[in-house]
Amino acid sequence: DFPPGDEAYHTYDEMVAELDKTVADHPDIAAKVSAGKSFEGRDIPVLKVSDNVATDEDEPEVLFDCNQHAREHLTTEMCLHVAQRFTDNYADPAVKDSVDNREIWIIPSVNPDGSSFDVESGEYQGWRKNRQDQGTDTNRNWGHKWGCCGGSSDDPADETYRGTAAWSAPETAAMRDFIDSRVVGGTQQIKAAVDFHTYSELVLWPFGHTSDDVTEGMTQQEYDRFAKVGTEMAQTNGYTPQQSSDLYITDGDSLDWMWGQHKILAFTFEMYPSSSGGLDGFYPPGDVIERETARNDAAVDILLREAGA
Ligand SMILES: CC(C)C[C@H](NS(N)(=O)=O)C(=O)O
Ligand SMILES: [Zn+2]
Repeated sequence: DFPPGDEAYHTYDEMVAELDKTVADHPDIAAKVSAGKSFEGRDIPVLKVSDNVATDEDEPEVLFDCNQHAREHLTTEMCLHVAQRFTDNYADPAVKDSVDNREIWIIPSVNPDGSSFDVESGEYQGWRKNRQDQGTDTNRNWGHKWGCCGGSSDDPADETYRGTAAWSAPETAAMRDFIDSRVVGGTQQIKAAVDFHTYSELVLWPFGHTSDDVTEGMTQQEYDRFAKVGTEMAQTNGYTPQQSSDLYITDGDSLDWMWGQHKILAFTFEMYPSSSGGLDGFYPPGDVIERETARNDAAVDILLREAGA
């Protein structure tokens, strides 16, 4: 469990229970499916929020995924906040409009094994990766230009270990299969996505594997749209907007595949804090959860709008 004082954070079981309660409370607009299983066999739950939730309607779809990195627990709270906002607040006309005209997918924990390991002793382990062998960094294990560009490590002991091959981590393979499954009639129904991380307060867009703006798979027009939407979202949450590679080069990361493979308008948000140095930044006190998750409400609404553009 989370250390004393941080009980506000959801353990894996509490997160699953929260999703089940949301479905029970809102059966017409919320449903739970599975993306697959983690290395240790935990289910990776997906919440779908939309009117006529049991029907696949021809509406733009948006994906919010969280907790790729184990210690980034604030992101699980971010995904649960999105789930709560678009179900409990369905009476709000703006919320209802989004739920009625979009299909929203929410994955509060991509890496349940790592997340559980990080807290189960009652002391934070500072763990980042999954729990496969010495751990794979799932955000270096996606299959677009995997290991291409010095943006990951081939050393299993490293924090950015890319795995033995693209998709070698069950968790990334589950994400791939889920997103691939949203190709209907040859068209990817997911139009936009945010992969939530902590920390540094950044809005990031592809690509990560190169510092070039324009490159194979990214025209100037496409880049300009990322920059425009990214900047607009950053103006609402006070984060800094930039290309992912401006932070550092990464390969095998989620954005490169979501855009490179499926042309999903995909962003990474690095949440609060802006900087605290070292491991403390990954463990903000529970009393910031409400403020720091609601801080992204307007950005989430912008992304939902853009999905229909
Ligand atoms: C998305 C990239 C550019 C940044 C991310 N930073 S994190 N969340 O691991 O500290 C990462 O290294 O995967
Ligand atoms: Zn991260």
